[in-house]
Amino acid sequence: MRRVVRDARPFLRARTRVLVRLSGWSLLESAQTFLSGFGVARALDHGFLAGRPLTGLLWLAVAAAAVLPARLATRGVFDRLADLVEPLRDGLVRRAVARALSGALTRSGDVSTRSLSQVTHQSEIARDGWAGLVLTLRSFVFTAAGAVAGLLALSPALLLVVLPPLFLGAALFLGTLLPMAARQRDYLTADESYAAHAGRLAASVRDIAAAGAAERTVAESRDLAEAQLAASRSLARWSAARVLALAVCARFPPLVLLLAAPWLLRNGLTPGALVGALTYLTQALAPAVQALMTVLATVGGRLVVVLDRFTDAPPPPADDPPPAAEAPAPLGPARPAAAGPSRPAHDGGPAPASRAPEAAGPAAPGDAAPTPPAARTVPPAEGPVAELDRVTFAYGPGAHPVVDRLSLAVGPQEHLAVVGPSGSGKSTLAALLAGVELPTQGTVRWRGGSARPADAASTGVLLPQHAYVFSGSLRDNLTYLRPGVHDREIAAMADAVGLDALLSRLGSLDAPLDPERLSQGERQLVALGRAYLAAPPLLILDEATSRLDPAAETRAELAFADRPGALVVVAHRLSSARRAGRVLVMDGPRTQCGTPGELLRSSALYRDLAGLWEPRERRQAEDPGERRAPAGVRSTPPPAPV
Ligand SMILES: Nc1ncnc2c1ncn2[C@@H]1O[C@H](COP(=O)(O)OP(=O)(O)OP(=O)(O)O)[C@@H](O)[C@H]1O
Repeated sequence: MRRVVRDARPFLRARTRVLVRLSGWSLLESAQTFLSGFGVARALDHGFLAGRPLTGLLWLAVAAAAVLPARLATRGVFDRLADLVEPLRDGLVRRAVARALSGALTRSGDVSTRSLSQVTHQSEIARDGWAGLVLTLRSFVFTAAGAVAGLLALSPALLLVVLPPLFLGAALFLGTLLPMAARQRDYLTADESYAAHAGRLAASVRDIAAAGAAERTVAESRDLAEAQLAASRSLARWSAARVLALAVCARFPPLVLLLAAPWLLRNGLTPGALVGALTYLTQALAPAVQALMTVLATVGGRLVVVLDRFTDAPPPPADDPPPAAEAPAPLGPARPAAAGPSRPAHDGGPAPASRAPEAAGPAAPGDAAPTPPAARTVPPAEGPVAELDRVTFAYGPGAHPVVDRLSLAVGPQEHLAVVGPSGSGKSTLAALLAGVELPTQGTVRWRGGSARPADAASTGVLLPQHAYVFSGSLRDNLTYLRPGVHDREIAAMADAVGLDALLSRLGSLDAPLDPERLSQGERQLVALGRAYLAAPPLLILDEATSRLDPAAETRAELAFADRPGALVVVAHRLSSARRAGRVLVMDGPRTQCGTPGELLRSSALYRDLAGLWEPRERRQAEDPGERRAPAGVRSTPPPAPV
């Protein structure tokens, strides 16, 4: 409160003229209040009760006419209000932005979630709260002044009766102020903690899925939600105490006045003055008190707490997720080996989790694997490793099918390339083959067995374009699907896939790996190495080599083609398609399958794609620095050879 008052003083001092004008307009409201009770008292005592109804009507007309200047006052007040309210919001936003910028500079680009909440939500709360408070407080002060002046004019004895319950209620109310502000602060803190937690969650979904930390995350979320609930309950209890104070303050004075009426009348109070006093209490003071207390109870506490958040020291870094490199990261990338059985998120990591049975139980931290698990030996397959039988797939009940009655069998050692224009359904097919998506119609079978999509998890690995790499060591990242794999095997894999350069740059398998410091190509190589070590019977690369240069891509693809198991590649280069034994050309529901040579003869679309890719690849071969264009563009005439 002290901090808020300290900062509020110069703000108000700079706006003295606005305050004076506001008070000037508000004075007119006092006059209306004064006349409302005084007019009624005079109308009764000097008019109706004295047998002079015309005088009575005249006094009532005077009381009613006072409404007009009061309405004028309201307009004047609103005109001035903006000069008091908008600068507050602007100042708060400026302060929050400055704090966020300095936080971003000092905390490695980290932008505080608190600052974001302050710029958007909290500054609006402060603005609305401040406007409501100014309006109500001003109205209360000037209404109360008018009413007290009226009561004094009618009879000073009235104040003796009316003021004690008024003060009692006010004291009760003031007693709730500090605890209420504390509860408000607790509530906002709980709210901010939950928002910060949700922000970290959104950024860590892949890590949480990959590390199997879902249960822990749910428990943390539940704790925070319960803390927020407890804070709001406590706030509600204090609000109830406020209601009591309000009742004492607003409802007791008229009651006490009625109880004291015989004594007052006996001591010279006129009936008109009694009715006038009741008019003040019920028509002016009670509504003003009620409005003030309601605003203070709802808006006032929140306003003080919100303003306090703008005036306190910059938020400690703990408020936000620490930079990834330093992070012990409660929600961050837990080390997979310590995380228990898990399935990586299919949107980024190898998906679905295709852990070999021998790789499914990750070693506990510090556990020494007695014998490193051997690479999966693909059983000699009798049938296709994956098979689509008249599969139709659409992304929604009314949507056009992306895959339409497609039948396709992938042999156990087959190398199949999938090509087609952008949007033709290559990634969708990859997801169907991996069991990530389920067909709308038709069946997908894995390893010639029954159609049980859940089994796909132990059958195929899907590697998407955006490689999943987490903070930890290179070893953590590579052995994630097969913990405990021997160093010799890792070295052989690095040599085959082309990861050796990164390995020697990092110095060791156990050197810390910061995903942010890897190029996109290096990230793809890490994901490829992980999939290679997992040795699944079916590996699907969905543009998983798109950020490698042609030579590196060739090296990686050849390594995968040489290993046991089937390989499906969503190809974006002719060279990649040429390497495959078979090519599937997708063009929406129309597909064509054959060897690269056959397709050059039979598929106009394949010829188009080949014509488009070939000159570019030639240019890339001459100038390896040239970046590749987006994969699979729509069929267009081949450009003239350079
Ligand atoms: N989650 C989704 N919801 C709705 N429609 C989708 C979704 N994913 C893909 N699509 C649509 O399905 C069609 C096929 O998309 P898909 O990603 O499989 O094509 P693609 O051949 O892999 O394209 P690209 O080469 O550009 O990656 C497109 O029209 C796409 O807009």
